[in-house]
Amino acid sequence: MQKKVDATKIAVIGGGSWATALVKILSEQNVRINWWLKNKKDVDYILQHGKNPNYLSNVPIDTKKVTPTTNVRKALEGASVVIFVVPAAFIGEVLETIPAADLKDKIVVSAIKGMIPSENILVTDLLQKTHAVPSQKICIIAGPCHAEEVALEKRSYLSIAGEDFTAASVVADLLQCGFVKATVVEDLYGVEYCAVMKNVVAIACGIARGLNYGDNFQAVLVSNAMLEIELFVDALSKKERNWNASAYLGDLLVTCYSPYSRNRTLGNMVGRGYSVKAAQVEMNMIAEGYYAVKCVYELNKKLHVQMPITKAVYNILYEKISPSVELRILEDSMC
Ligand SMILES: NC(=O)c1ccc[n+]([C@@H]2O[C@H](COP(=O)([O-])OP(=O)(O)OC[C@H]3O[C@@H](n4cnc5c(N)ncnc54)[C@H](O)[C@@H]3O)[C@@H](O)[C@H]2O)c1
Ligand SMILES: O=P(O)(O)OC[C@H](O)CO
Repeated sequence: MQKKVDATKIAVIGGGSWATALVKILSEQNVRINWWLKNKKDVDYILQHGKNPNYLSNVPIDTKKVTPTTNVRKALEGASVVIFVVPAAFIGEVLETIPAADLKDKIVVSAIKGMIPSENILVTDLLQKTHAVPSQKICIIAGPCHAEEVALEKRSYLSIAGEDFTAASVVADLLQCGFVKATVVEDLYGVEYCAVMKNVVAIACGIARGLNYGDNFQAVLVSNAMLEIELFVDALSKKERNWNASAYLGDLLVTCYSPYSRNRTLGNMVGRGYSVKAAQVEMNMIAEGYYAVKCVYELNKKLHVQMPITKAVYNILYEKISPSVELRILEDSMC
């Protein structure tokens, strides 16, 4: 029989919008939360004002339950569940400060929807590679959910994916509250890859919007994108999947249509003529799709899946090909 997990102390590692939203959701439970943030001045501000100064700064943080710290090892101490929620590009440097033993026996959760640049691997692959976290102890938090709506307590849904149903259920139970329903999906890699891919598609949607394409075009773009995602994910890990479920299609839709989407915003600025650099500088947030598209493009050199949307976004962001030229090519390839 499996040992029951005593999930009364949780570590949240990351200080952005999604970390802040997850701290808010977890605060609805009778648990203690150790919250790691990179900067001491942010920790001090939270302790003094009960708010994150930089992200979702209208969300009250209950410092009786939440202990902010810049000491990652301290944050992990005594926690049975650890949630990593820094952008994928920075998770490597955070993990370097954590000895593998500090993650032993914990349920290790990634709420990150991105890939590790230059290694072209998923965050959950990195956790296994560098910290030997057993795959049964790994879960991801996915599903269509924007931090900004969580902040407003708008009804939201999360999908907790993992190989081990018990571990994923522990995480789902922790995230269940009056405004969030969390359900378990037994498809770690499929959900994680889909969460990565939807960001690339959102950039494409933003570019199209920026170039003044309309709803008719976007509907076709998103439909074609779903097929592109299915082909790519199946090529990497074939499995029976309900692609219409919110963990897959839902996540794609929210990011492609929501004005809160970071990836869509980045694409929109590029479509309107910003350079990629200028758009990134102007946003205070990270669009994971920028890094992911390169990883997916590189990975696909071995898989040879037809991925016209990925190719167009890659060419625009990395090869500096004009967005209007690439979108015209896309127009012809889609139906
Ligand atoms: N925001 C959402 O609604 C949402 C929802 C689901 C998943 N996610 C995922 O959560 C992850 C975190 O995104 P977010 O939205 O919280 O981020 P964000 O864009 O709100 O904030 C960026 C974060 O990156 C950190 N950062 C910037 N430069 C850094 C550096 N050099 N080293 C370390 N950290 C650095 C900032 O401190 C901040 O914590 C992403 O993978 C994202 O896809 C976000
Ligand atoms: O929609 P984005 O680009 O802000 O990404 C955030 C989340 O992944 C939405 O589920």
